[in-house]
Amino acid sequence: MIEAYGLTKHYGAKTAVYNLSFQVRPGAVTGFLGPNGSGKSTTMRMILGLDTPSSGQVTIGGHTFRQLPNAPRQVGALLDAKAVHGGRNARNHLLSLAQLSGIPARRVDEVLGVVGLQDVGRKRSKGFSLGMGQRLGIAAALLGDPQVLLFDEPVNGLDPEGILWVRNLMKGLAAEGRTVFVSSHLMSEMAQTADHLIVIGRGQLMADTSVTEFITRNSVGFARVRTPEGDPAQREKLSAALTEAGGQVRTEDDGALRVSGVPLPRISDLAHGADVRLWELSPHQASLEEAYMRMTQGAEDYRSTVDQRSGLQEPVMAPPGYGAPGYGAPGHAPPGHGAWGYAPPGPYAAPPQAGWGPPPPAGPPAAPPVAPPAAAPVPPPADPHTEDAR
Ligand SMILES: Nc1ncnc2c1ncn2[C@@H]1O[C@H](COP(=O)(O)OP(=O)(O)OP(=O)(O)O)[C@@H](O)[C@H]1O
Repeated sequence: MIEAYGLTKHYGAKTAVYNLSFQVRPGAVTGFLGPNGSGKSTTMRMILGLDTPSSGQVTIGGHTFRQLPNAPRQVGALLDAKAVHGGRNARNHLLSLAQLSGIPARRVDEVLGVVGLQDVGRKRSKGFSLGMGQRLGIAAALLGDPQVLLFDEPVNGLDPEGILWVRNLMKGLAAEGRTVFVSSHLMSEMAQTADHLIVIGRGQLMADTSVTEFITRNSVGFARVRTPEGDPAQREKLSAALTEAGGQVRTEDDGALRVSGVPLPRISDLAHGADVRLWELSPHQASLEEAYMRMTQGAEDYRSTVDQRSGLQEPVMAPPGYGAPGYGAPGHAPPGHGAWGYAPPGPYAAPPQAGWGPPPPAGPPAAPPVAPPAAAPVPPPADPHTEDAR
């Protein structure tokens, strides 16, 4: 189990991670999602003791990484697949890592086989493709047969077959009871791989939820409505009626209207009332990718001046009985989340943390983050082989 409490990291005036608290449990793949620059790698580096938190704490099995006895046997990580001595062959690279950690040499051939590099083990990694480099990095992470695994963007550069392989590998590792924490900025990939999601934006927690819950809650419904082609006046008339009825209306590239906030029968009635003929009236679900982009909208550092997402503003239509009254109504934003654009309410969303909220921290925050609990006791010297980081 990985546990973070009030984790915060400043680089000078830049706050990369702010007051982050979460748990990553064994027996599941936990996806770590966030836009570019949201603090995923910084968080992973702090978990691995490569960066020191400015405040807060993160532990693995109750110990900070530096307190872990024989850490390479307990925790494996792929952070930067390019961090390999290119002049060495793959096997020698792994052998040197194994020797440093007291791992038997035969394990090197085992992991080369697991990642499918057994035939190129004696080739220099300098000539490896991006995908082969990723596989070598994954082999290094698996070397100590650890119970806790961290992967930073493991599918970068992999072809579809490689992506499928990584997906199955992660699931297999979790099925063996290991703790698997995988960062990505691809919601679609995580939806297929992860059981649980931790979503961050600008270093702060935005959601901590199971994937099932995320899908259920974010299955945003909308209608596609088409009026006769060649008669834009009909479309404009209907668009005005739908807007007046409280709907959000957007014209799609093919000329159809995308309508949210108005149920299908009401759209039909409004069209009838406005004397507009319909060529199409169909229910749709927005993709998870769209839901994720809505959630992280406003919480990203880099955005093209030609932003494709101006049309993703529609609110979620709350399923019957769900959410606060009025949620889904035009202009409604959950309390405390307005300046972030969209963030869904409900049990799947991260509970507000002390210091949560706008503006995103540009420097050390005024409010002190949640104090971490007392440091975990340093374990007594033990046989590292019997230690279990779970
Ligand atoms: N060593 C550093 N010095 C200064 N700023 C840093 C340093 N490392 C990270 N940052 C900044 O902290 C923020 C978070 O970076 P981080 O690499 O953790 O994000 P990320 O979510 O992993 O991004 P990506 O998806 O692009 O890899 C960024 O604004 C980044 O520029």
